[in-house]
Amino acid sequence: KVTGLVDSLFFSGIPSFPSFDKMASVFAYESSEVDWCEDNYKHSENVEEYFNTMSSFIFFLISPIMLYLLHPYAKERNLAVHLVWIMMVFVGLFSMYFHMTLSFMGQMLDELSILWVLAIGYSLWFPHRHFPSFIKDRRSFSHMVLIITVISTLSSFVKPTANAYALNCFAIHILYSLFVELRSCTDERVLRLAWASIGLWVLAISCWISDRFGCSFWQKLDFCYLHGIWHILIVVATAYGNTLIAYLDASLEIPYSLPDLQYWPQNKWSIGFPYIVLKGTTKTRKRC
Ligand SMILES: CCCCCCCC/C=C\CCCCCCCC(=O)N[C@@H](CO)[C@H](O)/C=C/CCCCCCCCCCCCC
Ligand SMILES: [Ca+2]
Ligand SMILES: [Zn+2]
Repeated sequence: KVTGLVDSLFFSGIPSFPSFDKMASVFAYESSEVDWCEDNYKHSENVEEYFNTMSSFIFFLISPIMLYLLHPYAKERNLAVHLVWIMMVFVGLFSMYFHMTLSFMGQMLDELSILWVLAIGYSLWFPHRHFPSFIKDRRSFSHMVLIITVISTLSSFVKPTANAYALNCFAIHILYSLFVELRSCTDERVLRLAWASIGLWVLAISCWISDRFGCSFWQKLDFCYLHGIWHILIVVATAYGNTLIAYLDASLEIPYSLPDLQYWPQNKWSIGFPYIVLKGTTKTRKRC
């Protein structure tokens, strides 16, 4: 009764603000419009999609490995390179939270963290010669990317179900840019890494699409784990693609450091994670 009186005295006629309940509901389980193929609450009463949640753990395993392997290149070129794999830890964290709750907040954090990783990647590595004509240098380019990313962050709330498709379009653009860069490349090792990265991405995106659109088929086979497999493949594809992009950048921007591609833990058979070793300090330019 008292609340009713206070309400009618102070708030009558005032447009209502989102209530605490409404604000809290964005954290509620299943408040996202997105629900992946894996059965909800199958393995735990607190976790919506158990395998999708657990497979996001791969981000915590691969990020420190990549931070370690890219360190010599980052030290020589720009320590901001490390931001990519530091942010990937957050992508993993938000992905876990999203699949654990299927909440709207989880979905937005998952997607927006990917958007910001892409923004950092573009600021660092987008080839200088493809900058728009009104952009003078990388600093102004990074400012432009920052403005576009802030606008995209705000517009991502307009139609949240479209966000994931928009993000996947960036992968297409990265592949196209790589194709343009590698057209004149003849180095066997670089081309092999490019094909491995593209192959992993094709496998990853096939799993993502199949989970999204072919769920009834996979349910009949009782195999609803494709989104979890996508998590694993896309992190490995990103590790491969990132090393390839960083190697092309090093060959162009710090050629005197004689960058070379190697694999950890088994370099002889090119098995494991690719990384860059800097073999020298003489000012000689390599082909790609
Ligand atoms: C010239 C630019 C260079 C940029 C290089 C850096 C690229 C790293 C970019 C992104 C990291 C990808 C992280 C994927 C996280 C997946 C989390 C997830 O599964 N989210 C789903 C919901 O759970 C959501 O539906 C997925 C949305 C689609 C994400 C699309 C990401 C684009 C990936 C780009 C990968 C490039 C691989 C390049 C291979 C040559
Ligand atoms: Ca589900
Ligand atoms: Zn996911």
